[in-house]
Amino acid sequence: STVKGLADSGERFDGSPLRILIVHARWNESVIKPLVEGSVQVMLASGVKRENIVIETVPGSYELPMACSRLIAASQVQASATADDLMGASSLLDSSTSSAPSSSASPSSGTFSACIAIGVLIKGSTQHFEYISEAVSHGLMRIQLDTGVPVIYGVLNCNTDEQALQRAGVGREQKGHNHGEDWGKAAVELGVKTAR
Ligand SMILES: O=Nc1c(NC[C@H](O)[C@H](O)[C@H](O)CO)[nH]c(=O)[nH]c1=O
Repeated sequence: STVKGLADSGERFDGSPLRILIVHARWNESVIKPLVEGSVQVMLASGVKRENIVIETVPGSYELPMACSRLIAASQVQASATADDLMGASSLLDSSTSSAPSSSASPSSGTFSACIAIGVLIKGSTQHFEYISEAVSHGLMRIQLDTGVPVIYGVLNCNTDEQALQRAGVGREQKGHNHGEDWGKAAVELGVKTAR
C-alpha cells in the first residue's frame, strides 16, 4: 500500500460531551456537501450529539478564518458569561438567601470543543488560488493557537475538479476517499485530548 494516509490512534474517543463547530465555504458546493456530510456522520458515530454540531457557512474559503475566529470567541464569551451568572447566583445565595435557586441555570450552549474549517480551492487560471490558500492556512493555524480551540484544516487545495471530487469520495474516474471523514475523526480526537 502507499506510505501516505492517516494511522489510527488505536484509542476510541467518546464524542458525547463535545460541542463542535463546522464552518464551510459555499464555493464548489458539489464537493463541499459530501465533505461536510462525511465529517458529520463520523462525529455522530463517535457519539457527538447532533444538537452539539453547529454548522455555519461563508461565501468562500478566504472568509473561513474570520468566521471561525468570531464564532469561537463569541462562544467563549457566552460560556464565561454563563459561568459568571452561575457564580453570581451562588454569591447571591451566600449573602442573602439560604434556599437554593429554583431552576439550576444550565448553559444552553458552551464553548466549542473543536472547529472544522471546510473549503475547496480549485486552481483557476490566475494566482488567486495561491494567495487565498496561503492566507487561510496561516489564519486558521493562528486562531487555534490563540484560542486553544483546535481548528481542523478542512481546506482542499486542488489543481482540477476531479482531484477535488476524489478527495470528497465522489470522483468520476475513481470514487476516492472522503477526507471529511478524517477531519471529523480529528475533531473528536483533539476535542477529547484538549479537554483532558
Ligand atoms: O477563486 N476561487 C475560489 C474562492 N474564491 C473566493 C474567495 O474565497 C473569497 O470568497 C472572495 O475572494 C471574497 O473575499 N473561494 C473558494 O472557496 N474556492 C475557490 O476556488
